[in-house]
Amino acid sequence: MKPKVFIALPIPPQAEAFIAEYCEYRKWDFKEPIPRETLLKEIVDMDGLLMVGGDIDQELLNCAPKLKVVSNISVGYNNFDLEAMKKRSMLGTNTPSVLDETVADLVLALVLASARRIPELDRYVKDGKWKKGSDGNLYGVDVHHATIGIIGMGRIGEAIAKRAKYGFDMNVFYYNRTRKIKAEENLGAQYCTMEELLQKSDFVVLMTPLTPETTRIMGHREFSLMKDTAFFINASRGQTVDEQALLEALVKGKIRGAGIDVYEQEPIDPEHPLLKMPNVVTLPHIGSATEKTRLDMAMLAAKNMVQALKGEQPPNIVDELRGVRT
Ligand SMILES: NC(=O)C1=CN([C@@H]2O[C@H](COP(=O)(O)OP(=O)(O)OC[C@H]3O[C@@H](n4cnc5c(N)ncnc54)[C@H](OP(=O)(O)O)[C@@H]3O)[C@@H](O)[C@H]2O)C=CC1
Ligand SMILES: O=CC(=O)O
Repeated sequence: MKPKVFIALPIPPQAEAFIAEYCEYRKWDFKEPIPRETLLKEIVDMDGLLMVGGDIDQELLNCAPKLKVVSNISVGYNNFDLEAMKKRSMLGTNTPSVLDETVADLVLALVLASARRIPELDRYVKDGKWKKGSDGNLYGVDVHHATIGIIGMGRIGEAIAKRAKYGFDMNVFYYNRTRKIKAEENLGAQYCTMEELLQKSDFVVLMTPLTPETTRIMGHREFSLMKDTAFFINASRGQTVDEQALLEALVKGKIRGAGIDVYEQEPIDPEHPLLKMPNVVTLPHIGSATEKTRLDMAMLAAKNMVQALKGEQPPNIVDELRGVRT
C-alpha cells in the first residue's frame, strides 16, 4: 500500500507528479493559506505532510497519529517544535542550498534599493515631481567600496559576501558563533565580534536562522552601536529584530535606513509605522521567490518526503532531528 501524504499548499505539477508516483495524496489547492482546523482534520490518516511555515507543534502531532515526516518547503524551520518532534521520532526536512543565490540576489537588491533610494525615486518620477535642476535632493550613498557586515555567515551569508566582494569591491566583515576560515580565504571576509561589526559597517545584513538565541538579536543596544549613516537589512526572520527598536532608530536618525523582507507579524499590518518611513524599503517575504528556485525547492521537498517514507535517509533532515528513526 502506498503511503499517504497531505500537500498543504499548491505546488508545481512536476513536484506533485513526483509525489503521485510513490504516494497517495490529498492536497489543499487554494491560494489562501489552509486554515489550521482544516489542516488538523486533513492529517488524521497521513504518513507525510508537505508544507511551508505552519506550526508543527504538539497539538498537530496529537491529531496525526501516523505522521512520520514533515517536509518544509523552506530552509528555515523555526516552525518546528523540535522537542515535540523528537519525542515522537518525527523526521523534519528543509530545503537548503537550492535557494542561496536567489536570496543573496534579493539581499543585494535591498542594499542597492536602500542606498540609492530606488522605490522612493521611482515614485518621484511617476508622481511627476522630477523637475529640471532638482537632482541635488536625490543623492544616495555608494555601495561599491563600502563596508558590509553579515551577521549569520552561512550558506546564504556566503553568497551575499561573494556578491559584495567580487561584484561591488566591498569590505566584508562577518559574525557567527564559529569562525569560517575557508570563507575568509575565499571571500576575503574578516571575522569580528557583533559589536565591532555593528560599529564598522555601512550595511548590516542579518541572515541567521530564528532560534531562541537569535530572537531579537537586534535591539536598542545593537542599533545604538551602528553608524548614523548605516543601513540595516533583514532577510532572516522578523522575530530576530525588535521592530520597535528599529523604528526608534530610524525615527531618531540613529541609522540612515533599512531594507526589510521579513516581519514580526506577516503579513505586516498596512498601518504599521515602519511602512510610513520613506527611508525603509519593504518586501513581502520573497527572498527565494523566483520561478526556478521555488520549483527547485518544491522538488527537493518532495524528494525529502518520498525518501523518508521509503525508509531511506533523506538528505535534508534538519540538524536537530538527525538520528531520529521513524
Ligand atoms: N527572506 C527569505 O525569504 C529567506 C529567509 N531565510 C532565512 O535565512 C536563514 C539562514 O539560511 P542559511 O544561510 O541557509 O542557513 P545556514 O544555517 O547556512 O546559516 C546560518 C548562519 O547563522 C549563524 N548563526 C546561527 N546562530 C547564530 C547566533 N546565535 N549568532 C550568530 N550567528 C548565528 C550560523 O553560524 P554559527 O552556527 O557558527 O553561529 C550560520 O553561519 C534561514 O534559517 C531562514 O530563516 C532563508 C531563505 C529565504
Ligand atoms: O523564508 C524562506 C526560507 O526558505 O526559510
